[in-house]
Amino acid sequence: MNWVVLGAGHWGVALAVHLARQGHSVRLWGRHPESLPCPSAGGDLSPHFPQVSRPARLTCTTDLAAAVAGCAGMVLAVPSHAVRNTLLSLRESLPAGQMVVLASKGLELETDLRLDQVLGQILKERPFAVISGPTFAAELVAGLPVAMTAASASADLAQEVARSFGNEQMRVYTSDDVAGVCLGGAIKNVLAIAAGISDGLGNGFSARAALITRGLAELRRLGTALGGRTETFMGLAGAGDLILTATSDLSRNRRVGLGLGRGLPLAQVLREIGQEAEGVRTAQALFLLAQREGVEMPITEQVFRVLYQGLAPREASDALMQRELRSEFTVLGQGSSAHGAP
Ligand SMILES: NC(=O)C1=CN([C@@H]2O[C@H](COP(=O)(O)OP(=O)(O)OC[C@H]3O[C@@H](n4cnc5c(N)ncnc54)[C@H](OP(=O)(O)O)[C@@H]3O)[C@@H](O)[C@H]2O)C=CC1
Ligand SMILES: O=C(CO)COP(=O)(O)O
Repeated sequence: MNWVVLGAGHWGVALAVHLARQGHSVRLWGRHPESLPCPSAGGDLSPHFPQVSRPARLTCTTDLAAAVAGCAGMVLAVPSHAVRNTLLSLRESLPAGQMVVLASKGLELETDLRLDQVLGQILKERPFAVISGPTFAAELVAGLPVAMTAASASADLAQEVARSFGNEQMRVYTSDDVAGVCLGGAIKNVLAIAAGISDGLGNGFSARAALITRGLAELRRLGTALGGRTETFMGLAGAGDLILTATSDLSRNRRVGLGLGRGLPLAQVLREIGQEAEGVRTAQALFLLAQREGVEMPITEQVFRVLYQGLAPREASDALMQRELRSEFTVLGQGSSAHGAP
């Protein structure tokens, strides 16, 4: 089968390589030739993964319309801020029947929309799928085992995506909870920043476990208010991805938090990471979204205040510890909010 992957960052390259290793013919599209791994003199995946050899079935192009022509499946792996414009510039040239699979994570900053909502606005009635879950690009490229979730309103499409991506290295589960899967992937990035801040401050393992658990509670609280399902937030695209990114230093979002917690300015931290850390933008959109929905998200709020209002990380940590005491879980009819105990 012919696939095109849009976005030549670490994730786009990793997914393109994964599909090519499965025997698919894959075109990788990126804006700039210098970020594409082909042609590279050494036949490797420079600049992102110079130590890994490039599969023969992987080709590269900077021509967007030519990239999608004749492909049975398309993967969108551009950063969240580029999803709308990339799709809009393709709308007229998308081949009929081409599978569309979203692999980016985040919220659209200008609208607070989930990325599946952005796709819905542009693709109208055309079905699409989302693939998400705890998987680092570097580990996928290294051939390590991973598990992900493919979600679509169309059960047939979810299964087709699971079959296309799934192999002995990648186990793909299917779901129909598109909103939940997108929210899990977006919100965990903000919570990974929080975990990084806590560790950067030297708060310790106990604090990190508490942050992950209470972070999951606020993910579920907003997620269910927006139509996602609790089991999705407890699954690979929620808890799974949150645990991964909140605990591993391979996570760019966690590293943003680590830098801030150690007292470095945000601009310096982002410059040193030099890659997308979606949680930084998402924190802003998420904070506004939670306010509009009337859902309390205390950890998200503190991350937003550190990133955008100059709050010191130690003060943010103290503010979370000094909140009013309350029941851990929602107890219906006992004074909890409609969306559960914050
Ligand atoms: N890395 C990972 O392990 C995973 C990442 N993701 C998600 O994948 C998405 C991409 O992340 P990732 O590839 O890791 O990020 P990277 O920082 O590795 O790369 C981002 C790429 O996006 C390109 N880009 C930037 N702006 C635009 C634009 N307007 N149009 C087209 N391309 C653009 C840049 O290329 P250039 O400027 O050269 O054009 C760059 O190559 C994010 O939403 C992330 O959350 C999801 C799961 C795992
Ligand atoms: O989403 C990811 C793994 O599932 C990658 O996380 P970071 O963007 O924080 O590196």
